[in-house]
Amino acid sequence: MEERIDESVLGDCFTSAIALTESGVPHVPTRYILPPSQRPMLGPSIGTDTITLPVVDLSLLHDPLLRPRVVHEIEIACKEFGFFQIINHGISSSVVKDALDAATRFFDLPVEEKMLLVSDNVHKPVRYGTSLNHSTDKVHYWRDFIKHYSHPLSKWINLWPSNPPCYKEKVGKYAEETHVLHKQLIEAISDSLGLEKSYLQEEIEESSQVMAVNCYPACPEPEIALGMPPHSDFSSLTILLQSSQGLQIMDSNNKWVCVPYIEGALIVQLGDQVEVMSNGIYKSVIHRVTLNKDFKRFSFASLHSLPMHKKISPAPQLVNENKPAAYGEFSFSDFLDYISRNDITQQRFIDTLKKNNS
Ligand SMILES: O=C(O)CCC(=O)C(=O)O
Ligand SMILES: [Fe+2]
Repeated sequence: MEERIDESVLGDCFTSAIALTESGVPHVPTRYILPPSQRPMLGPSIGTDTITLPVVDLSLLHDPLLRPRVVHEIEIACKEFGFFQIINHGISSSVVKDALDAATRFFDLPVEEKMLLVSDNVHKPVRYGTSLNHSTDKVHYWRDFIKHYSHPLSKWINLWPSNPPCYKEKVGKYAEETHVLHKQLIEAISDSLGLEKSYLQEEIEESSQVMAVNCYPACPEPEIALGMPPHSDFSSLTILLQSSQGLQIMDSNNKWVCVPYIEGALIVQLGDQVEVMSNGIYKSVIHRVTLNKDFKRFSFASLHSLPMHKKISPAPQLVNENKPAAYGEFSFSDFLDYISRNDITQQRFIDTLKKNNS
C-alpha cells in the first residue's frame, strides 16, 4: 500500500490542492483529514429523498400580477432554508459558459504563475489561496481559489489576472450581470420582509462585491476531506454558480442536504448581513462543499455586501418591544478585521454579534 505523503515536504502556508491532484497522490496528506465527526456523508440520496429545495422562476418578478406570489415563495424559502435556486434569472448561458471557460484556463496555468498572486492577507483586493488558513486545528481544505473585488468593476479590474487574456472580459461580464441580479434580489427580499422596495437602495448602488472563483480538483479520498468547511457567508447575499453537484446546506433540523445541480440555475444564499437586517427573521444558511474522486468542480461565489464601512443593523421597522434588536451592528470592514485575527472556520461570524436577548 502506498504511503500517505510526508507532511514535512509540504510548505506551511501554500499547498495547492490542484498541484497535489496533478502529482497523482494516491491519498490525501494528513493535514486534509477531518476528525470522524466532521466527515461528509456522500452519495446522491443524502437529504434529497425527504426534502425538496425551493426553485424560483425569477422572470415572474417582472410581472406585476405575479410578483406578490414570487415574493411569497422567496419569503418561504428564506424562512425555511435561507437558500433557494433561481431559474430564468436573465444571465445568459453563454455569459456563464465563457466565465467558466476563462476560470478553467486560469486554474490550468502553471502553479508558479498562480503563486505570484498568493496571499493570506484578507484585505488584499485580489488574491490566490488554498484552504481557509485561520483554522487552529490546522485542517486544510481541498480547494484553490482566486478572490477579487468586483464592484465597481472599473476600479478593480486592472488588478485581476491578465492570463488567460480573456479572463478580465469574460469573468468581468459575469460579475457585472450578477451585480444587477443582486439588486433585484435584495429588492424582492426587502419586499418579502415588509420593507419598502427601496430600503437599502442607496447602499446597494455603492455596495461591495467580492467574487470567489473556486476550483475543487478531483480528490483521492473524498469521504474524509472537504472542499470548504461549514460556514455562513458574511455577505448580504451570495449568488452562486456551480459547475456540478457538491454544495450541501444545513436544514432547520441540522441535517446536511445536497443541493442538486440544475442546468442553467443559480443559487441564492442569504448571508449574515440579511440575518442582521431582518433582525433574525431570516437566517444565513450554513453550507459546506463535498468532493469527488473523478473530476474538478468549479464554483463562482459572488458575495454582495453593503459598502465596506457601512454598518448594518436590524431594520428599525423590524424592531419593537416584543422583538428588540437581536444583533450588534457591523460592517464588511469589521468582518475582515475579525477574520484576520480569529479562527472562524468552525463557527459563524454572526454569532459574535448576537445580543443576549436573542
Ligand atoms: O463551491 C461552493 O459551492 C460554495 C463556495 C462557498 O461557499 C464560498 O466561496 O463561500
Ligand atoms: Fe460560502
